[in-house]
Amino acid sequence: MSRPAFSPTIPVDALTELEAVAELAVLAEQIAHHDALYHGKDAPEITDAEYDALKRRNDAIEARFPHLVRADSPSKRVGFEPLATFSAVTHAKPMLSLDNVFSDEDAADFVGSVYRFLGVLPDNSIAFTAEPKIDGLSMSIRYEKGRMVTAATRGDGTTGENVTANIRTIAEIPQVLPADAPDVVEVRGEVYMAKSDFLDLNARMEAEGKQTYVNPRNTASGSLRQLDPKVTAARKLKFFAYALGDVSAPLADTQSGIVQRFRDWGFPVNPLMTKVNSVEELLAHYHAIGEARSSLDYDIDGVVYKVDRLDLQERLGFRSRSPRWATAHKFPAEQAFTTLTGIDIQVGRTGALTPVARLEPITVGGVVVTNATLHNEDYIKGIGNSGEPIREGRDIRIGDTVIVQRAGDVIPQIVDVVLDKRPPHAVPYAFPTKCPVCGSHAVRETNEKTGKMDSVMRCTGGFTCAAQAVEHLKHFVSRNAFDIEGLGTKQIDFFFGSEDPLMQIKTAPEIFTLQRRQEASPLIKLENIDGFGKVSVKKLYDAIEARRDIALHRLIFGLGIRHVGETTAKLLARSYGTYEAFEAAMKAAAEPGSEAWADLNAIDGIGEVVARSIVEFYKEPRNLTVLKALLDEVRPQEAERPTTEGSPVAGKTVVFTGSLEKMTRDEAKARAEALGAKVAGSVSKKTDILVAGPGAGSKLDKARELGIATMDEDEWLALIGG
Ligand SMILES: NC(=O)c1ccc[n+]([C@@H]2O[C@H](COP(=O)([O-])OP(=O)(O)OC[C@H]3O[C@@H](n4cnc5c(N)ncnc54)[C@H](O)[C@@H]3O)[C@@H](O)[C@H]2O)c1
Ligand SMILES: [Zn+2]
Repeated sequence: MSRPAFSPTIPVDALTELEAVAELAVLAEQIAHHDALYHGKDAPEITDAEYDALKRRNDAIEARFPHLVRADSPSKRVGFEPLATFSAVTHAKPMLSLDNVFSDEDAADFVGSVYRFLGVLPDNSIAFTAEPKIDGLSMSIRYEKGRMVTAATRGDGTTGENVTANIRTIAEIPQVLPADAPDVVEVRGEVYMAKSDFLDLNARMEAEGKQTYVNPRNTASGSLRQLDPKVTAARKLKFFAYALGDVSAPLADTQSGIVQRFRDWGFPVNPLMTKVNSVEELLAHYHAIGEARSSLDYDIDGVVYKVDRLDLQERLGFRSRSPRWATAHKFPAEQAFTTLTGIDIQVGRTGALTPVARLEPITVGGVVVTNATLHNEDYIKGIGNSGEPIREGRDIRIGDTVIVQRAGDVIPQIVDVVLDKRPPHAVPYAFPTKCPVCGSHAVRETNEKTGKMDSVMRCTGGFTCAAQAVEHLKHFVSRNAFDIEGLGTKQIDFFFGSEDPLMQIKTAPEIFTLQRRQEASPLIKLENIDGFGKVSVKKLYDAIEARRDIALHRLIFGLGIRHVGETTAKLLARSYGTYEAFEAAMKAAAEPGSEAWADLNAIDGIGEVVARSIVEFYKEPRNLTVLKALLDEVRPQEAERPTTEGSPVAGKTVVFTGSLEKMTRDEAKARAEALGAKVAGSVSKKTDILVAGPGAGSKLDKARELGIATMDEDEWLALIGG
């Protein structure tokens, strides 16, 4: 099973900061993993709804804990880096993603946020376009002097893949533009495969005894990213134009005007695009498109709303990965009834016992679902984490008929139990009190912050628990830790399970002694084992060798210290610089009241529970033994010092006061933050700049008193470059 076992056990509102840090780390890793599969290989492992739910969970946690947003947060990234198979194209203007909403209420909020941001009363004066969200892949087609010169995929938003030869095979995309086209124009839109063409293709594949394709979107993407344009040509791809990239002269004042120009030039544009003014109209159109959905010959997964006027779009600007002037209103997830045939318990790296529902296979919205997360003991019992019954009388029993949903939360969820259909012999589920892997007893700890019992039952076996040890290794080699290519989940399971001392890997340092041990092995060598072979063994050794020099934060993260996610690891690396300094400090910090303990706690972003967890880790002799062996093998690098960007206000704390005339307060704040400044609400000694508009009062007085630089709006704009 390649799907990572992960379930948010706690509602976002109830998360502690530590849990949030840990979960954000897991989410970043998982989302990156799914991005690579989806965008890089056109072969996702999970459904889009599941993927969206992961992203939503990430966004919700980040919204609650803005200071925990990771540098590598999925909320800041678009897509995936382009494949090296194609030459790279740097987009003249970035190709971004879209923000998502999932309910009518949130769609209305989106409209409200536009008005608020612009400082306009919500009087229906702002027009929006509403158009189907085509489930294909986005494409930027550049024309110079009326001729198609390049066509590129979105890639990571900055750089895409050059697929010009393939795009030229799509008959409905013009090769030349009429004389009224500007010298440079990039027409952007979605390449897709019609449902009917997809079905035909699959019928042909089946007739030829070949493997059929999974869905039109992935097939379209795979068909386009072919080295041989003839293959693309045979697939009958189609296109809808809906956005403008780089352009040398304005085409129109509005989104709808731009699309009209595209239509005039002969591009296919979506007939269901419309212009609306009120939330009511917008939602009516959303529901109308939803009803038409199944009768359309192309897959759509929602409706995109865009502010129509380009001047307003410009004022609204962008977040790191999406425009503020648009959002995608996704269609809801689907539900289905099925039977719960069993409950498995998985044991994670930190010993957490996670129950997984085994289901009678059921198709939910086109995807077969066989298991679902059950979160934790309380969830199965039908009581909330905080102790209040949230589904009183709705405990989940083996044999129950349950309602499975593929969105709304992470991974397939059991959203309810059909009590009428409960078999008479069904008994309440008894959650194990022993680890199913090592037999150690399992406990629910008391949360130190809240004094409440933790929702997670944990195996107390620690090092002796094989499940924890193997998960530890998997963490150690994972993407954000040692990132050893060719040493994934499957291989770790193999090496961990090996009986041969010259082959087995039970602890991290043994990864680095594998080759030496193998070279000394007179008997069975790795290369003779099924699934390895000479070439891949050599590759594996090279990959391991390449990680002997390791970034300090990767090493610290890789140790798998509880509560130390990637962000914390980076903080620690940056604060201590070298591994020696870090280890010495952690050992010294074990002394109550020591300076080292105070220093550790003083690091911005590290709280007491994290600090204690690290110190405890360094108190454990078994950890020190493993660490010593590891440091005989690897050389942690000195950590990089934080880079100061070219921005004149990076790292500065800015306060705005009084009224601003050129922009709203939200706009000012967003721009300052985009340039790396911190925006604070009140003046203190830490304030670097006070931007004071007319009517500024006490804040201005205070800033003068403290000798803080003050400037007016124009001076501020001049400083940040207009
Ligand atoms: N199943 C997985 O493992 C997996 C992994 C990664 C991404 N995904 C899926 O891929 C998509 C996520 O990534 P995303 O960043 O492309 O975001 P997105 O699909 O939610 O939104 C942005 C994209 O929408 C497209 N789009 C379609 N019609 C449009 C229109 N009329 N106007 C503007 N844009 C339009 C554009 O290509 C644009 O890039 C989601 O649907 C997600 O579920 C799935
Ligand atoms: Zn155990």
